[in-house]
Amino acid sequence: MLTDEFGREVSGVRVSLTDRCNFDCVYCHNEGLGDTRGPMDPQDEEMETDDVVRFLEVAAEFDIEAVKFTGGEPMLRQDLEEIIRRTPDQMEVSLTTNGTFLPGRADDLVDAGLARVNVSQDALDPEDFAAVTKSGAYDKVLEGVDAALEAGLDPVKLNMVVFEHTAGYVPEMVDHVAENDGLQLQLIEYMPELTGRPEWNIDIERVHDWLAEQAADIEHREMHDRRRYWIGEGDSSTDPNAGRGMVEIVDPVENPTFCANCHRVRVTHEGYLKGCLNRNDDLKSMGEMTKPEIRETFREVVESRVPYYGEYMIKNGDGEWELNEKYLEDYAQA
Ligand SMILES: Nc1nc2c(ncn2[C@@H]2O[C@H](COP(=O)(O)OP(=O)(O)OP(=O)(O)O)[C@@H](O)[C@H]2O)c(=O)[nH]1
Ligand SMILES: C[S@@+](CC[C@H](N)C(=O)[O-])C[C@H]1O[C@@H](n2cnc3c(N)ncnc32)[C@H](O)[C@@H]1O
Ligand code: SF4
Ligand code: SF4
Repeated sequence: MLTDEFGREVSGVRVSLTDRCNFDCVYCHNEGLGDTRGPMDPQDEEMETDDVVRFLEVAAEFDIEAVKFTGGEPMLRQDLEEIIRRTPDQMEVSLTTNGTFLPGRADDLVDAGLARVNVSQDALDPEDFAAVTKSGAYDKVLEGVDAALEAGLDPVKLNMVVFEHTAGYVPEMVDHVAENDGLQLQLIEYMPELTGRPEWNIDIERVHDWLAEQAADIEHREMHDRRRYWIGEGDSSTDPNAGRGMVEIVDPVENPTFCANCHRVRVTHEGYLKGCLNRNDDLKSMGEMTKPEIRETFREVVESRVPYYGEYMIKNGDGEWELNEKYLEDYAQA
């Protein structure tokens, strides 16, 4: 396994398969790539099936244990099942999706080797949902979650971005996962860097405090040092998690040990390797590369990885994030 200069082993890859999407969420960072709006048909610049598989085969040589497929909306790719089927067996395959295309495809994805799915759901009311996603597909998303559960993808994690518009829905979402077996909740701190609306920020520490008051158990996950709160005492002697809800907080901005525990390299839909979600100055194209060339480029990207919050960006005297002078030159080159 490769390790970067900050001692972070790279154990996972996160592959964006497209930047197209059928939603237009008001907060969308599109994995660091900007706007998802535009044509919905497959685009020439997207990696082809073979390109994705070639990269994964190289990643496997570096003992990568897990791959996450994301986007844009990764289920707009009709070859997703094939990509998953051809992913090296050693990798756990997971998917992050808006859920609308899971009905009718969840079983095939599981047959192909999908192990886990996260479905974005920011609200429990169709109108609130539409206000955030600019989509009327609320019922389809619920159907998608059910389809995933029926296909055996239990637990399904619901992803909710916590920002000004949604902060008020957190308690009902927590109740929702506590009351429905098979669901977990992931509360994602809103990241304004890539969307440019800092005024939508909320203080994620208040959410931590509120959850800590009612949690029966609190765990720390190795990846990103994320905290997990178990809500409810559970009501079954056979399954300790029955009747309990798990809520995980993804808080890259405010958790000082989040980036220090980041173990993933990213790939954009155009086939660029990328060491950090928030940086675009370390992109390296895999273009038409052969496997040995991809191997070398992968090493270079790992070498240039820097924890973003706390190292690449540091807080100034006013408590605001600013670029660490050490890295100014990198930005100048971008
Ligand atoms: N800044 C930052 N944000 C991340 C990172 N990983 C996940 N996130 C945020 O969390 C969102 C949802 O992540 P998911 O795609 O569901 O994956 P995940 O929760 O990281 O992975 P699993 O818990 O293993 O399923 C991302 O789109 C980001 O907004 C990361 O490495 N850095
Ligand atoms: C970019 S989407 C791609 C996958 C899929 N389209 C979906 O929505 O699940 C991946 C995740 O990023 C989260 N996300 C998007 N913009 C964000 C932002 N500005 N801050 C934090 N999370 C964000 C979304 O909620 C979603 O869970
Ligand atoms: S569904 Fe995902 S990719 Fe599409 S706009 Fe929403 S967050 Fe972005
Ligand atoms: S270094 Fe931090 S911001 Fe960058 S991808 Fe890793 S956890 Fe995210």
